[in-house]
Amino acid sequence: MRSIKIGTRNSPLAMWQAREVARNLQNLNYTTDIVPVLATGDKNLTQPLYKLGITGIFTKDLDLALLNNEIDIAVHSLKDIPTELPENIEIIAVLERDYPQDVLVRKKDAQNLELHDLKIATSSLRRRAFWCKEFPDTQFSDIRGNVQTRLNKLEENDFDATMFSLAAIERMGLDVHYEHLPIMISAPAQGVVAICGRSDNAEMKEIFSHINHKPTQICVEIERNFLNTLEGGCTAPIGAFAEINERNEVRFIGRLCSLDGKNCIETDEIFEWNEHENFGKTLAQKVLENGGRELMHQIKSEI
Ligand SMILES: NCc1[nH]cc(CCC(=O)O)c1CC(=O)O
Repeated sequence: MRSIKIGTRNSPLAMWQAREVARNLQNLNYTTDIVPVLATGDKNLTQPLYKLGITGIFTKDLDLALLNNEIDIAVHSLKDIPTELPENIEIIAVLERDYPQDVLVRKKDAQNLELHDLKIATSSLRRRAFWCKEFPDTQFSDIRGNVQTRLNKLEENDFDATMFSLAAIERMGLDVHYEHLPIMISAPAQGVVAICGRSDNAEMKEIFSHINHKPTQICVEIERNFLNTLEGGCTAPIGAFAEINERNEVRFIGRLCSLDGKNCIETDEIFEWNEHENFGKTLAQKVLENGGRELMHQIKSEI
């Protein structure tokens, strides 16, 4: 067979993810070509993403390349993929999740400050709101760019610390000191690499059915259905994390917060999974009925 063309953004983390998918394919004796594509999301670094008002800003250039048959598959961080996909594009596999958590990284001269005194740089609504829930008087500033850029900006600017996905730090092999943050709940599908293909490409679907990590897929489907049901197309501070425990049950933790973190609705449940039920949707509906609907209206009017 000819070589499989792997489309990816060209950031260091995206390239790592593409090489990881290539390695999986090579283990099955396929040859691969990595095709880097400059994504719109990497071009405008002056505004936070939610202000650009577009979902899928990281994915749409690769969607186009995929639909134009320039690439056979597109590799993404699943947390960057909108819950509603374009026609004829679907997620055909996910790799095993390794590090789902958010961590805190401080600049050198802020090592001894208390958490509530830190000036935090983040452009994530979720990280900001969840941090505010614990430390309401915190000063925030925006920060954009890939992990390396954000680390540089941290040393150069007047803020003390920022938050990263631990997956990004581990994958880049960055030698930075970080702190775990039990106050955070990760973004839906954080730490998961996803492979998108064309729905009408049966050959890629067959190949990737051997690469897909089923337990990860089960968890991220619940998280993404939870997100999709809550948001209905708008962005909001939402955390969602599912994992399969030693008794083969799913434990799900979800949270919806007002932008200032003052109003939060949380759910924490353990259940037996089956493929017929849309658990993410049911869990989100409970949140909506418990005050989530009003909270979503409030968030929409504030953004
Ligand atoms: N927000 C951008 C983004 N999208 C995916 C990752 C890292 C990889 C992942 O968590 O899947 C990051 C960086 C971060 O959140 O710090």
